[in-house]
Amino acid sequence: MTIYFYKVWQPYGCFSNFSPHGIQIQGTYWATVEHYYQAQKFVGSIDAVIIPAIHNAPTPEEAAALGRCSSRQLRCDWDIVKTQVMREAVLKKFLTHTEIRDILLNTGNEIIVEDSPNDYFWGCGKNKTGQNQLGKVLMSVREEIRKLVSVTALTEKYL
Ligand SMILES: Nc1nc(O)c(N)c(N[C@@H]2O[C@H](COP(=O)(O)O)[C@@H](O)[C@H]2O)n1
Repeated sequence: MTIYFYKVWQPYGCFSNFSPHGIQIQGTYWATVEHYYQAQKFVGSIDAVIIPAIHNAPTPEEAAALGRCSSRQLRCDWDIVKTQVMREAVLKKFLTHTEIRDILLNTGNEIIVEDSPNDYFWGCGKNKTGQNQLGKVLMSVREEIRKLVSVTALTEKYL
């Protein structure tokens, strides 16, 4: 059965990038994946001065609002790198927080879908025809962690 998630307070809310699970990447701590993702939009751009404000935003909603401001200039390679940026952050989140890692692994091989009514790239959009890239990232992270877990188990058994 397909697993749908969207808001943090709904079922599987820990799959949302807005969930309160911090990550450390290259020595910097980010309060949520959303903070990190929104800040990466401006790395190397003339509007990089906004990055500290995104980093320090009190909530992921405020971080997203800063990152979505259409008058600011995104880094020129954003469309090329954004999925990899997201994957790195989501992988770090589920490697860091064991309690939600288990929730992800316990989804088995079910399809995971971000049920966002207005995002046709990261989510499935209102009519479910969107690309669901965040769901795809989560499923790929689930696979990668499974492989890491089995390698670790083998290493502990034989080395
Ligand atoms: N508005 C909103 N509320 C939530 O609770 C969400 N989970 C999302 N979706 C996330 O928004 C991010 C994409 O932002 P951009 O459109 O690229 O600025 C991404 O993290 C989605 O998962 N949106």
